[in-house]
Amino acid sequence: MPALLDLITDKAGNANATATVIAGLVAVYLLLYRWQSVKAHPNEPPIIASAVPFLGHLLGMALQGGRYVKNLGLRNPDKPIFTLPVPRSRIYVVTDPPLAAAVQRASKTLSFTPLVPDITRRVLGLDDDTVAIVRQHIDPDPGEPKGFLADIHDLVYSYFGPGEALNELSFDAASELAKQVNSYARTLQGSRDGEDTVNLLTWVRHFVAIATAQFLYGDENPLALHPELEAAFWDFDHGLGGLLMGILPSITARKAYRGREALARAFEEYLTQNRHLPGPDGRRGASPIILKRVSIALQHGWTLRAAARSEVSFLFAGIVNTATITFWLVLHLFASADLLATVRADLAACLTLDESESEGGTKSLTVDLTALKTCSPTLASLLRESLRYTSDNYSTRLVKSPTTLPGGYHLVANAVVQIAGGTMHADTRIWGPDAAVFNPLRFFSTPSTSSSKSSSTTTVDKVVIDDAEGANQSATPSTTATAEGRGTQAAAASIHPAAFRAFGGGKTLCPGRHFATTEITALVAMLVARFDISAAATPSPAAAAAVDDEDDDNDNNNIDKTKSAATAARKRIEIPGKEDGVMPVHVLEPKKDVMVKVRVREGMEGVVDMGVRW
Ligand code: HEM
Repeated sequence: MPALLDLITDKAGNANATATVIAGLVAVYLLLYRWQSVKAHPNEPPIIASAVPFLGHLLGMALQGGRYVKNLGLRNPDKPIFTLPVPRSRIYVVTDPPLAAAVQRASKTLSFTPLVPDITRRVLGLDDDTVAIVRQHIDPDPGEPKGFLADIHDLVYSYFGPGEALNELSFDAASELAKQVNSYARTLQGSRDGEDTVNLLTWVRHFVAIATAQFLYGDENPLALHPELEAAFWDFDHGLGGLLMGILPSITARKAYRGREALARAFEEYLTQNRHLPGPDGRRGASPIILKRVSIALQHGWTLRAAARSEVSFLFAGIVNTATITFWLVLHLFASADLLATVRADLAACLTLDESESEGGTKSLTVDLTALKTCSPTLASLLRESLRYTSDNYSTRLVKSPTTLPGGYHLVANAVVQIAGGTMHADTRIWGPDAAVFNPLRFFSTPSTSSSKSSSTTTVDKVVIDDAEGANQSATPSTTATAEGRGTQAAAASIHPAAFRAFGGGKTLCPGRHFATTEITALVAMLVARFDISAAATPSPAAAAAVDDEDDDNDNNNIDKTKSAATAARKRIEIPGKEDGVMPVHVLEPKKDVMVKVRVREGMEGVVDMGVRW
């Protein structure tokens, strides 16, 4: 009997202990939950608490990538700025264009530069001595001595500003792209069946990566000497988020780490062997901007080995966005017969097919880069809409000292501010009810000097996007460029300038944006002029149905007959959704591979040479 009593008492004791522990845990949880909601200043932006106090938002970002904060912003439309509590700091997320502009203006106290040393240490693997140099005079006021970052900033922004240097670099870039595309077209034409099946993203990327390495770093650039580095480059790109996290990167972001190290070794070899200098044999060295970048690094005391690592980041800036956005443009064009017909008709004004020098039927094709700037308002709109639709990037700033934004929002020192591009680009209050839809003509406007007639009279296909956020959404009549269809044009014209975030803004506004625009439109012009691209695989039932619907819709109008030729194959290229579950270090990639067949376009068979002119 006593044994039984002991047992009961023990059990009761255990139950009490368990209850006490649970009650204690609940109390601690409630305490932490409330504590995360305590403002660091009475006028701090509203706090969004997380179910997992302090860590929840970081976990959300780690697991869901850019989509996490983007969706938080979209779910809290009443908060133009909000606070995410994180351990020992806070992240302020700005989703309102006028507030974003105010953040950009407050560059004295809200600055990206103090974050750079740590970011570059993680991403590029810079050593301690180099990082210490980067920290010197990091954010100088006018009149103060300039550190490495300030000198590089001045160089890059002045070099990429309108002028002779930019024109030369744009010419070199477009010429290199023309060489790459021309060489591919000739090989394709010489192949047995004249057709190639490719992954569209990989195909476009290859042109951009090889050409960029060539025009920036010359004939003996690392990618030319070590072709396997192209794969290493994309490994680095795809694991950048892991490198940024910086938790044992050689293990947790192994492929990216190895890719970066391979690139860094190759750049080191390139610099130590003076391959960046022109050779006596006529070898082209690096472009002037690269020579200047390296010399600024050495002047500030960097080793050549560290300078080599820094070039990995410039190659990255030159390739990744340009390649990925060109992919989206080519995809949308070849997925829509009308869009393609319109743009091809527009581009005719920028292309010269020269048959006069032909021997045995050979021709040369020249792209006029000056005319390209204005000849296709449809292509210009498509580029801008592709940027809006696929850029979920954040412009990031450190709060160097307490700052009050318009509206009285008080930001405490050492917190981080992020302008959420993804939220703004999806905000229906900014872009209208069709913000979630890809509307190729959203930014359509006809410049008074435009040579384009066709754009103003063309009807554009429905855009079928296989997207999780709205599977197979169709951008129906509002995407047409007919009278009914330029509906969003006026709206787009009145958008707050800080709402378009694809190139960032303020002091960190992308310096390469003008250059990239020329490069992208030139490459698109070359690809649509030289090739026909069609779906490689059987279309899904949804895509086939869309073609059928489109044919029904068009029974009663006078669509350009080139369209029926394109749809005759009854295969439509499907447009996958964008992969927004990653850290948006550049324009988002597609969720699925897009396999296509490439052929040289009828009438372009005899082209043996392709070049550009200003
Ligand atoms: C479609 C093409 C491009 C897009 C969408 C793009 C976008 C961006 C974005 C979003 C930023 C960060 C802005 C911020 O934090 O506020 C940036 C910065 C930068 N971009 Fe681009 N970019 C493109 C092409 C290029 C090209 C071709 C180059 C150079 C060859 C380039 C060079 C740079 C540099 C050097 C920075 C850093 C600026 C700084 O010092 O803060 N970009 N770009």
